[in-house]
Amino acid sequence: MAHGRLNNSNNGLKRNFSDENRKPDSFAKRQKLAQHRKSLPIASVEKRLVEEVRKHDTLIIVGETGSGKTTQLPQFLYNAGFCGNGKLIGVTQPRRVAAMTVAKRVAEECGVTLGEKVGYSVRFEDVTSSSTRIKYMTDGLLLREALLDPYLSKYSVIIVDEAHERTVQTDVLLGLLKNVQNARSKVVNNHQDTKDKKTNNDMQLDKENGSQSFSFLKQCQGRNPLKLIIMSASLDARIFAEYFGDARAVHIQGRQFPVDIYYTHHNVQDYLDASLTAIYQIHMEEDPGDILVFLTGQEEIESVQRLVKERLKQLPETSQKLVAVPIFSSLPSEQQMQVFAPAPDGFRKVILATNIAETSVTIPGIKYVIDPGFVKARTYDPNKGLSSLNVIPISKAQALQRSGRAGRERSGKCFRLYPENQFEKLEDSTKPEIKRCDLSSIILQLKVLGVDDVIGFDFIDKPSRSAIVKSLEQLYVLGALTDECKLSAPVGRHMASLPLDPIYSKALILASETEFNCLEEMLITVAMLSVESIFFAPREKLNEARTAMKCFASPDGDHLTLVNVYRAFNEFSEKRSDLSKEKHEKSLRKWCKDNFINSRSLKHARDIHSQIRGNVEQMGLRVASCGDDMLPFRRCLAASFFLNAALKQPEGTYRALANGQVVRIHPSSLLFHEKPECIIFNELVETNHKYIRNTTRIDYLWLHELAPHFYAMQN
Ligand SMILES: Nc1ncnc2c1ncn2[C@@H]1O[C@H](COP(=O)(O)OP(=O)(O)OP(=O)(O)O)[C@@H](O)[C@H]1O
Repeated sequence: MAHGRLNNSNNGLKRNFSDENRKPDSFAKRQKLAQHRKSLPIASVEKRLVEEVRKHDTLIIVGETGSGKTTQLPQFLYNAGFCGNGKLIGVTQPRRVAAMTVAKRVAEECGVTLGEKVGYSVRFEDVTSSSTRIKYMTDGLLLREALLDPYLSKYSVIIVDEAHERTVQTDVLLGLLKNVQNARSKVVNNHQDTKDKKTNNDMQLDKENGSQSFSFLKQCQGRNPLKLIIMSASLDARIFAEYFGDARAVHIQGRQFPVDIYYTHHNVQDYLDASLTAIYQIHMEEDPGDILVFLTGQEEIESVQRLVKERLKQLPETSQKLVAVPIFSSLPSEQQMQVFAPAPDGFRKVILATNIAETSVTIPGIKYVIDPGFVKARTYDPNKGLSSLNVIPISKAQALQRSGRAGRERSGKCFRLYPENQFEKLEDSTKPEIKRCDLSSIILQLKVLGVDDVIGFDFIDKPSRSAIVKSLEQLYVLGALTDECKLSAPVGRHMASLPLDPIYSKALILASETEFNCLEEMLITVAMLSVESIFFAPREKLNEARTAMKCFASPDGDHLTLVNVYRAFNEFSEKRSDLSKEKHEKSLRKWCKDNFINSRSLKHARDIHSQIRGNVEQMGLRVASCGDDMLPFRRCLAASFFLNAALKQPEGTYRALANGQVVRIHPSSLLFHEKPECIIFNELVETNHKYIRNTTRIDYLWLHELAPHFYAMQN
């Protein structure tokens, strides 16, 4: 194997409780779990940690991956009495898969049914009950809870786990928690004063840090200060300590099992190819144990999955076989959970994952990690007003987290597919998402939370003023904000309540208007645009794939084509509805395969469709179709995506009208050859050129007619 051994990291909607959630509990299993808990590095500092939490309202905990932070600390605090008076300990995770699997593990360790003392709550799935005291959840979910309960009064402790990820949700949550903490301490202090003065008045708390309008007229009885704990294996404690007024930081030493780190001698040309080689070398040369490979997205994962299968045929007969299991965020939850199941007898499991498996999770059986060192990240350029999805190198913190997925049950090995000097050049930590994302969605969320002065909001890392202003402008031209920069009603409120980018939420609202009357088509479009790659075209079958695509192609472009695919699939599915469930599903998969359509993506789009259809119906919007005449639908696309319109240049490139950027139609787009005069698009991808994807032909004059407020400003 082309790796040199260099160092060793040893230094350093209510769901019913289903049967799978029932108590484990043979006595032997309980004993084994208890023993395991005692052996974790964090176990030896339990008392000290509890004391630190008692003494300090905010605590930062840095401890190595696998030291026991996520699973053990909430149990220590529960046992120490932090859940008195029915209060809860809330633990936030950046991702739902972590919240779900960690809760399951902690319930097992406590010997309880998941959903009783220990539960989890993620979007669309709430496995908690009135007896839940330790609640794992996504950071986004806690933000939503803050809408209903601004003091988060049912929590005595909130643990923000994996804070190093610095997702935009985590950053906003930290700002909010800081305010809640101040507000609750104030209530407690004021309550004391009030009691001293023997008055019994309600009181009003206004403006925390001059930024957030907490105007609650509430009775202060029964509130305690909020304990806040921020945790990670790889965070720069100083930044968080400073933000929380010189907060206390503690470090937990040691990990349970060593992980040896290996680097390549040279840069690899093609990291997918190098990953495949590494998989097979481990399989042929190394001891038993499953393999976890970090890739950047669904497309890469699916192509490596196919190649693993193909190459398997070329291998000599070995005693063990190999099975590849994918995990990425748009995979349905049940399929994601398959990576946690043991490999079938006689098989070695290779998990092909995005960074969804990078933090917090323990995947049983993993002994080897392959880390090509890349991640797909969305970046936003506020000056150009365009966001793009790019594959970029990971940070050192991410590399550490990835290697930390091994060494959790026994010693492990991590193969980094880059030289050590390349590792040294990586950024220490990941650039906070809030510094590189389109802020319009989060600004809408803050507005709903009552934060009107977004520029003055106390962010841990402030986004640039120009990025905030640009997003405010964008929300204003979309009609979500009033002239006074307040959330408009009903449009802004409706937009904020949909779990979509504001531009897509607005498209749905517009499509319901009588002028367009095409909400049915727009729901399909938005659902199909929300998933990765509906079409797949393997290199060796490119021509066949192109011919298949022609059956659905619309001369007007990609959006209408996506609608055609969705409808053709539904029609086929209905025709076969008399088949048994199993046969029905098999025939649908075959239909997808024959038509070069990614069945997983289409299934995901159908799930999103039914969810957002439910949302818009609840809002009272009329779901109707424009019928065979697609002109109103194209006009509605122009009215919705006028910010992403582009005009053809003499040399065949396009000029984006909102910012003057020169862009090209992506070869995968139906309009690549035809190049109409004026188009709208939905995505910008930057490779050797700036490419736009998902394009539809429109009439330039519609822009002035349908978005005069914007195009008048431009002229
Ligand atoms: N679902 C699980 N199945 C088996 N073992 C588990 C599971 N979850 C946790 N463990 C065990 O408990 C240990 C501690 O896990 P925990 O998630 O608490 O560590 P951590 O310090 O939070 O790690 P990280 O920083 O990587 O999130 C793991 O190393 C593993 O041995």
